[in-house]
Amino acid sequence: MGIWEEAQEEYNRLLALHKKLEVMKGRVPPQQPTLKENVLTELSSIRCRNAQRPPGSYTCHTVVTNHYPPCLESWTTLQKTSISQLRIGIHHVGQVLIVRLITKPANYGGCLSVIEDEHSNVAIIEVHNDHREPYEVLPEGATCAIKQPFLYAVSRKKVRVRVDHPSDLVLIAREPTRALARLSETYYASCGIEEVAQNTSKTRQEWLNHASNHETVVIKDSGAAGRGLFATKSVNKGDVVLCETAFAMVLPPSQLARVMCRHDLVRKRFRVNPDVLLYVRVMEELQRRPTAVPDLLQLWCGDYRSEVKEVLIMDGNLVLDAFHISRIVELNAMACGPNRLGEGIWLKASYTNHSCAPNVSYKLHGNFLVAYALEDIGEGQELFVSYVDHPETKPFEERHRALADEENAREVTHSDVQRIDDGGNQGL
Ligand SMILES: C[S@@+](CC[C@H](N)C(=O)[O-])C[C@H]1O[C@@H](n2cnc3c(N)ncnc32)[C@H](O)[C@@H]1O
Repeated sequence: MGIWEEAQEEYNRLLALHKKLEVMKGRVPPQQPTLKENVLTELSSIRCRNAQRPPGSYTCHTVVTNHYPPCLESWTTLQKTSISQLRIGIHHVGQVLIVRLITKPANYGGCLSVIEDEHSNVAIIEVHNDHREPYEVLPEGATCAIKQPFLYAVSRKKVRVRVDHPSDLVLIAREPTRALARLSETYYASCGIEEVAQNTSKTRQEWLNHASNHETVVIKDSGAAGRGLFATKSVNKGDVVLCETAFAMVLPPSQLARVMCRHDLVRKRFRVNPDVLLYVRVMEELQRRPTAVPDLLQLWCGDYRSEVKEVLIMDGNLVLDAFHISRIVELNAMACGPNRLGEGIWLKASYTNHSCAPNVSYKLHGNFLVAYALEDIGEGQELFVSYVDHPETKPFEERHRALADEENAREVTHSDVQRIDDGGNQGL
């Protein structure tokens, strides 16, 4: 079975299960996991399943059951609750769960471990959208605060505490296990130096290090199409209008390492590599470079309304609305790389609107995007690119179908295409 079919099958299964479990919302979990052994057995079976996967070709399925905002308050101001007080399918807004991570974490779509509260209640925790190594996300022995905890039913009998926004999990105190391991690595030089050296020497030419240049363009209101890119000075046919390095990009080789599926049961769609990997890269890049957060958050996100609009650090964590970022990636990603099997995000170029009679065309050199003028463009004129390949050779119906297939052009309506067909792009 191919990746796509596997994802489709899993999506259908998850959607049916989600519908069946909806009746459990608000209820007390059917069987409180009071015995540590019960919970630990489930986690170890996940570890076993992980170990059985052929190396380099495993599939991670992440399921999104609802969209909700990250907590914007400090955990110290929230009301303490316990695992036994949680109800299924509810975000316990204004509350916090203080727990200890009592086992080594496992990775299965999300990052999993076992938590124990001060009353010795135990549960499995599932953290999504944090793509660091599991031991960094859920270090064994650490005490953590889980803001607005959400108890999620994975079956009629099993529930898990789920975290979707990484900033909703705050590590309060860590046990020095990793520090000790590092000391031992230093002492015995056991950290696999050869492997480290091998990995770092594989320099990839795709990652070009050039400065972006967008002096010739400005973002302005474009009427019904929202914002668009406009020329700040006249350019001649063939001139470079904009060049820009990708904010984030994934290329085909990284798809081989793991297959990631994201099943969004709210938007009723699933996504498979490379879209999901690009989303992961964007989250990582934002964590690494918080100053880039405002630029990314301003990109087109359709009808998603987020309460996080700027760089916000809470309890030492960068607050990112994971659902917002995933929507931005969906709507602004561009195909790139060999056979267009990769995906990337270019912050400025993302503002270019679609036209079937484009005046600009993009060329990609690795992660470096260059936009060329296809005709003479006057100062103040809007720049348009075609979201469809070779629009001039395709009949109207086919172009419209291709546009509808492209998530980022979903809101380019039938009438927009019609207007362009009727007389150039002046109507936009
Ligand atoms: C990548 S964004 C382009 C920038 C966007 N206009 C903005 O305000 O940020 C793609 C979205 O722009 C809008 N768009 C692009 N081309 C359009 C067109 N020709 N007619 C109407 N809307 C268009 C659609 O909403 C589409 O989903």
